[in-house]
Amino acid sequence: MAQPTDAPLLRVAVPNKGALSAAASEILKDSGYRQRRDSKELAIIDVENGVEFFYLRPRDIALYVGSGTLDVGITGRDLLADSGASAIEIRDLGFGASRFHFAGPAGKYSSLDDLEGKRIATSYTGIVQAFLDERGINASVVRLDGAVETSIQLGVADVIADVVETGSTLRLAGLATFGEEILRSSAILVTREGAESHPGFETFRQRIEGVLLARSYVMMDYDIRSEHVQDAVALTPGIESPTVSPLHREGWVAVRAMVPRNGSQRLMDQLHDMGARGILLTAINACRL
Ligand SMILES: Nc1ncnc2c1ncn2[C@@H]1O[C@H](COP(=O)(O)OP(=O)(O)OP(=O)(O)O)[C@@H](O)[C@H]1O
Ligand SMILES: O=P(O)(O)OC[C@H]1O[C@H](OP(=O)(O)OP(=O)(O)O)[C@H](O)[C@@H]1O
Ligand SMILES: [Mg+2]
Repeated sequence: MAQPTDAPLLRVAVPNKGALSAAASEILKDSGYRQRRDSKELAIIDVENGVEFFYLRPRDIALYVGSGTLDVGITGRDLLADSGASAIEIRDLGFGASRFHFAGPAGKYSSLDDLEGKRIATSYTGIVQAFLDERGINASVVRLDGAVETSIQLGVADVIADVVETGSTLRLAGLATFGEEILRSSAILVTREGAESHPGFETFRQRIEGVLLARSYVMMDYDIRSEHVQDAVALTPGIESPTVSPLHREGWVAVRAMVPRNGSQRLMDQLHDMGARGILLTAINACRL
């Protein structure tokens, strides 16, 4: 639904830097929204699409959205949990995956029971304190802004609690995780109760949805003899139903269907074995189903 020009702008929060920033801007760009040209720009208006973008620290985004100052935002699930804000997760965005773990000098600690009485350094005090309270563990939390891995060596903490992606920062600092994973995070779309009533909300949500769907599918085209088409379309049923068109060559048809990106190469092998030829896979940039 196109935006009437006098409708209020949908106010969207986007990470201005850090691990989520580039991928967040990319998804918005693929969704047809104007993006800032200069990383110093803190807000831009996309008049044509009825959206105003605010570039903010990802840690603050859940607070802005939860308080109703902004309508929608992109942040991390761990940052939402840490903030205690009342923003609601509406969609996993499929990037920025990380795990949240306790860690200490390699080999020194083995279970979360070892946390009793320790000093824990973290930038995520909300998550850590809630975890300790829930388990009835007595430990003190030392809040640091970043580079928490160094705090043990510097003697301000015994253990840390931090985001782990590849694990190389921990390894380089001589640390290792212990106990079970506390949280699994990735980038998410957040909103607040009532934001759905904004006239631009549904269009925004559908555009993001369309890009994510397009990323998980590819378009497959192939030619096959008519007698094999039933078996072939059983492998490539598409979303509604595959398009089957006659070919100029007698007894052959062309088939076109969206197929999941995962496993699409194996599907090509199977179709080729079945007699399909001219099998093409093409990327889909965006879609609305
Ligand atoms: N390798 C990573 N390092 C840090 N955060 C990551 C990583 N991979 C994914 N993330 C996610 O990114 C979000 C943190 O973003 P960001 O790195 O911008 O925050 P920050 O560490 O507070 O900022 P900065 O490091 O720029 O000062 C969290 O949701 C976190 O789970
Ligand atoms: O498991 P890895 O792939 O090594 O990634 C995890 C590291 O990356 C982040 O630090 P960041 O670079 O954001 O610096 P910061 O600690 O100052 O936030 C995070 O705090 C870990 O230190
Ligand atoms: Mg960081």
